[in-house]
Amino acid sequence: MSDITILIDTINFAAQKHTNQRRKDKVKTPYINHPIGVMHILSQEARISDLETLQAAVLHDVIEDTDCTPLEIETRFGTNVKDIVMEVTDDKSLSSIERKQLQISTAPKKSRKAKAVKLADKLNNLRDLQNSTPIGWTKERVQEYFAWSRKVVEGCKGTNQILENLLDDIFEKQLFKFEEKYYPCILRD
Ligand SMILES: Nc1nc2c(ncn2[C@@H]2O[C@H](COP(=O)(O)OP(=O)(O)O)[C@@H](OP(=O)(O)OP(=O)(O)O)[C@H]2O)c(=O)[nH]1
Repeated sequence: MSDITILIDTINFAAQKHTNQRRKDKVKTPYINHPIGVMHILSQEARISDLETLQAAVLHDVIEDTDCTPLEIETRFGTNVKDIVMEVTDDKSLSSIERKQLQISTAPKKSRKAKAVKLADKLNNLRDLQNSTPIGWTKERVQEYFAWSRKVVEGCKGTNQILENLLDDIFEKQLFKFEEKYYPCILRD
């Protein structure tokens, strides 16, 4: 099978798995837009053409958020793709705080391919946050998400300069917006 045939099969698999899921935004965007968006960032912006990385990107939430098992991914797409997906999969049996702390502490130990997927994942989620606030999220929660993402991204650095620059720009702009709102006197002086 050619790379393009394999990638289309992987996208189709992810779309079937996420078929009933929606994002948390007001218009309830189909969830698959996110994994496809992550793969698109890696391909079009980070200029990554490695097949396993692109497959792992589009599959990165299937274990965490659907009935898909690691064995299913391994059988269908091989051990390497399964291993990358597992590296970027949170353990949903843990509390949200524990999962967030683990994302920060484990980021530097991840493989280069998993770090690339993580960077693109955070970039896609932060862009979504800039465009629309998920239902029920306060301004403080949005700010906390930016601060937490920045720590995860720090641990993934040294992987892809294009993605890291794009993320740094977002963090700088967000920090400026925050300071402008809460400390306008600092910016005036
Ligand atoms: N910005 C944004 N995020 C949304 C939206 N819908 C769903 N999400 C997901 O919500 C997660 C962030 O929400 P939190 O409350 O902080 O995390 P939690 O649900 O896992 O506890 C992100 O997952 P993550 O763990 O950070 O990454 P991942 O699961 O994609 O790997 C993101 O993928 C949306 O409309 N906008």
